[in-house]
Amino acid sequence: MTTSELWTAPTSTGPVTARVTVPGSKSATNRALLLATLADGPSALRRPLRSRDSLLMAAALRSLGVGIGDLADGSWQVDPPSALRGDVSVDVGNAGTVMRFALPIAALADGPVHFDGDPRSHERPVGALIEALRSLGADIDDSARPGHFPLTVRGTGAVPGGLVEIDSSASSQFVSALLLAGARFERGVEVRHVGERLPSLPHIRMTVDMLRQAGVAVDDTEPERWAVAPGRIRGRETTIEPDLSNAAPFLAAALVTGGRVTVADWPEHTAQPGDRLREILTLMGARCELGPDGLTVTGDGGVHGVDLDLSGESELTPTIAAVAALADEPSRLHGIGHIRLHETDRVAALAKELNNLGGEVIEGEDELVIKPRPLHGGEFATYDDHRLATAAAVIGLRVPGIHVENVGTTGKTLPDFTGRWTALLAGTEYQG
Ligand SMILES: O=C(O)C1=C[C@@H](OP(=O)(O)O)[C@@H](O)[C@H](O)C1
Ligand SMILES: C=C(OP(=O)(O)O)C(=O)O
Repeated sequence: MTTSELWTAPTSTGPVTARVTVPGSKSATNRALLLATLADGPSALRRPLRSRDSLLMAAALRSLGVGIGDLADGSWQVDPPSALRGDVSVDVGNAGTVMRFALPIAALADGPVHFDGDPRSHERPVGALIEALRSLGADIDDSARPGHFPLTVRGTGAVPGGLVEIDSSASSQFVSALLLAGARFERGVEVRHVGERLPSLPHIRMTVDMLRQAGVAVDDTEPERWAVAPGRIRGRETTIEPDLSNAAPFLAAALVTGGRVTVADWPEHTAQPGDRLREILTLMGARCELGPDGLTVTGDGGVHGVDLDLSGESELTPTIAAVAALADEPSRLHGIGHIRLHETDRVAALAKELNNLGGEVIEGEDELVIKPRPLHGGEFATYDDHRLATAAAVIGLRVPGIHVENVGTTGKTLPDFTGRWTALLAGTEYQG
């Protein structure tokens, strides 16, 4: 399918009943690749995500001299070089994790690293991170468009590190980027967030958890302040959890069709923001049971409206907005202003696309108010945003004739989404 072709989202003819295995977490895969790059020995990543965002991260790290080999079982074997190589170019695509997490690593390379990506990467914020890295001793040339991509990090092989204040209200990824590389800075790093709001806190917790698992000492005893001690990062074997945010549309299918969907291998304890789906889908009328089989969500056909602060779990907004548009009462999703800076302006895009189908969605600076209305078919634009495409698929379950533009954009974090969705509707297990 070319990007201009439309995919007609299948409408369910009855309750969807299926068992689903979702691929690995983008956020965990890209963190694990990065930590393995900075480690003192080889690492193995079991069940890594292989999608556009993680392949971009792997390609970036390979160009810096990291050995990333494919093992027969789909694992990645990562062999860090003795020194990261400069004089290279990195394509960040539209991957926030690559845009942000790879910058401090590049400062540790022994020469210039040029960064560029999709047109959207020129708009997504990175200025506060550039300033923070400069104050920690990195040399960055962003003269082409100050505070934005494209840019060049002039790696010198070392970063002095120390204390830095940063306004991370545009993206939690700024803080995570500094913490992930901080142990390899000469003095480590102490990061203090000084802005008004700090979105996506679970993702910062994921960063801290993964650093600790790799043997790094992190002090997070004070709110909005993290200190990473300088020291070794251990090479290790990691099994990547399934991507719980990408499980959202599949679980939503159970709720909106009055069916039953199990997502396998749901972790008992996790920092992934998608774990909040258990609470959210329950509020919206589902029964959620976590057991040895995974997470099972059962719907009874009814869908309730919700009033939710999604600042921590804003990745879930497109799916929740789609479910809310099919509910029996209005919903308000707030704390989501920063998702205007994601793959696209998600607040504006969701309002526009749902309204095009006959919906009544009112857009505020930091919120969406969704008043369910009878929806009709039509074209659903996705703006190169994987989560817009999967949200459209959820609407399509109940509304015939939803024609999704560039559904292939789902490959950013979820390979073969349409194959998986077709298997879901057929009630069969996806065979790949
Ligand atoms: O650290 C991460 O892996 C992520 C952090 C969040 O970014 P923001 O803080 O920019 O929302 C999230 O939305 C993104 O999908 C992944
Ligand atoms: C915001 C997202 O991605 P990124 O890592 O590009 O910021 C997302 O996946 O919802």
